[in-house]
Amino acid sequence: MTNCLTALFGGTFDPIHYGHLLPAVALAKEVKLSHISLLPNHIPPHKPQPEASTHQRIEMLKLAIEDKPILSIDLREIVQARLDRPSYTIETLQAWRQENGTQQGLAFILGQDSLLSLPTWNNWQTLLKYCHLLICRRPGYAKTTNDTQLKAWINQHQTHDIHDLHQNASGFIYFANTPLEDISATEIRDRISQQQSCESLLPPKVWQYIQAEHLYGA
Ligand SMILES: Nc1ncnc2c1ncn2[C@@H]1O[C@H](COP(=O)(O)OP(=O)(O)OP(=O)(O)O)[C@@H](O)[C@H]1O
Ligand SMILES: O=C(O)c1ccc[n+]([C@@H]2O[C@H](COP(=O)([O-])O)[C@@H](O)[C@H]2O)c1
Repeated sequence: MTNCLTALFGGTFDPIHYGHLLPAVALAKEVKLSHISLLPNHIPPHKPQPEASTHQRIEMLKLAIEDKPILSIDLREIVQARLDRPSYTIETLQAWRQENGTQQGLAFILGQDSLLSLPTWNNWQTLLKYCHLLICRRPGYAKTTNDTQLKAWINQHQTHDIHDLHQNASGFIYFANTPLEDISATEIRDRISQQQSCESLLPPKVWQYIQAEHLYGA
């Protein structure tokens, strides 16, 4: 039995936007999470290198969470980074367990698009040994998959009952009923490079920071 359930929300956050923040805050309420740590990666495993520097991505995270006490930032993938190597989630989870032991509840938050890409992740079928997976809805991405291996794995581990998440330290997949936010960092970077406003897509202080730093062609 775990006494509190905490979550890591991994991402490139180039930049952080309401598509991350609004589902995360709603998820914390729905699942009764005690805390969510945003986990910026160093080198994204499956993406080009971010346009903003690591320092700038972290500064934007700090500005974005200022008024959200349920959120904090976990810099372990940045601090423990080896310069030439991507941040693999399985290694991060193993490091977290070494630090916090096996009894404490831990969840890893993913958007629906990331869930569908899971079979390409390093050692993906072992992830549930270390955490639960909480899946946020994302416009344009179906809940179902044609990947038979992924489908079977989801069926085997899925729960609809949040008590399973609280009574076990790891091992379950939960599809949350989080709000649909049709926002992506790619769209934000594209819009800014075309001198279009993104004011409604991210927190005002992040928007001001992007302009002050002339990020993404602003
Ligand atoms: N609008 C959204 N709704 C739900 N989940 C999201 C949304 N945007 C991002 N996520 C999830 O947040 C995590 C981190 O995403 P990331 O930082 O790569 O943002 P992104 O908007 O997907 O970026 P990009 O457009 O550059 O691919 C991933 O698990 C992703 O699925
Ligand atoms: O471990 C992997 O192989 C792996 C592959 C792709 C993505 N991830 C992680 O998934 C999270 C979301 O990734 P991204 O690329 O959508 O920002 C982030 O924490 C990444 O480090 C992890």
